[in-house]
Amino acid sequence: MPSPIVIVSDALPGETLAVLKSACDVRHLDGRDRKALFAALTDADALIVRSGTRVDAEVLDRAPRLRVVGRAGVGLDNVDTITAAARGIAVVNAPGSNTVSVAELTVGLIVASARHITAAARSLEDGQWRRSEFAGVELAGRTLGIVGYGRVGRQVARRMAAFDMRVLAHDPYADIADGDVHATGLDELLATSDVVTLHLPRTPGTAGLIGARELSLMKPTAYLVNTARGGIVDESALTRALREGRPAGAALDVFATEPPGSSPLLALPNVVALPHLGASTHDAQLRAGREVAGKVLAELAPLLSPSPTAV
Ligand SMILES: NC(=O)c1ccc[n+]([C@@H]2O[C@H](COP(=O)([O-])OP(=O)(O)OC[C@H]3O[C@@H](n4cnc5c(N)ncnc54)[C@H](O)[C@@H]3O)[C@@H](O)[C@H]2O)c1
Ligand SMILES: O=C(O)CC[C@@H](O)C(=O)O
Repeated sequence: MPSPIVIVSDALPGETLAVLKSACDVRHLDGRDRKALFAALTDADALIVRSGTRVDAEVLDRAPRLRVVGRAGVGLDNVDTITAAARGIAVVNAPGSNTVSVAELTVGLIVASARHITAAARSLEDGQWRRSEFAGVELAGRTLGIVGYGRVGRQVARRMAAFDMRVLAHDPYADIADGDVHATGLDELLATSDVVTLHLPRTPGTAGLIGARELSLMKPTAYLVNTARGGIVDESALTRALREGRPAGAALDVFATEPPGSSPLLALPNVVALPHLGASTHDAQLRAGREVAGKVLAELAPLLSPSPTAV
């Protein structure tokens, strides 16, 4: 029996690739190269992606044999799950694999915002010693507003409560009866928080959730942190709001289009911007790779030769 063909179109850990290669014909390419992706999919049985590959209906159209799309991570906003389901293609991901990594990066961005760490470091690298301009604020006693109280939101709450922040959360679908975390409406959370952090998926219902009106509710001294998804925040509205200094700053790990090219947000002095690093730890990548490889191999089981130990 020929080995099933697995297309890997984003970076995966060596350990994951070795597991896949032990049973499958693994082919690599860059999923941003649509032409190469289309060509490779004509005889593919599985496709494994991270966030860099858009798996839309056009991609699925080119893959007549595809049984499974594996997403080595959490968010499925880059996969057309409705078309996949209609065509009987399984979609598997690794929920929880990177929760701690994203929560820890979020803590870092909250602290970096409150203490102007990146702007101050940049200024010293430029040979300047501008201590008074970079006076920050303490987090203790201030209010954190968490929008989306799922896996990451809960881990951020725990960590920031240890900084003695008062924690509010807004999530229409989650039970927020959780220790000292107080459930609020979105408007109240935006108006009362000193730091607002987003931890919800990007869906048609959440795209543009934080727009000009919502930003105008925030305190002029507040910071917005987004390690969830670009597009949940209206970037044009955010650019205008940050230029006017309300909110005071933003820390962004994600963008509506990635890479964000010449987005004006990148040029603003009150923006800390990262290239979508939330899940980029060795620990999270290993967990995501293991989980997704296991799930993809399970979907391919009917095509796999029995292993010598199994017969
Ligand atoms: N930066 C990164 O590298 C990175 C890594 C992992 C996940 N993420 C993003 O973070 C998001 C959250 O991850 P998670 O593992 O916590 O997901 P999760 O599914 O555990 O939690 C998401 C929460 O958002 C809530 N939600 C949905 N719509 C909402 C709305 N309109 N308002 C408020 N809350 C709403 C859900 O009820 C759920 O509780 C993912 O969807 C993904 O897009 C980013
Ligand atoms: O592919 C990545 O590293 C990003 C993954 C992350 O955004 C996720 O949703 O799990």
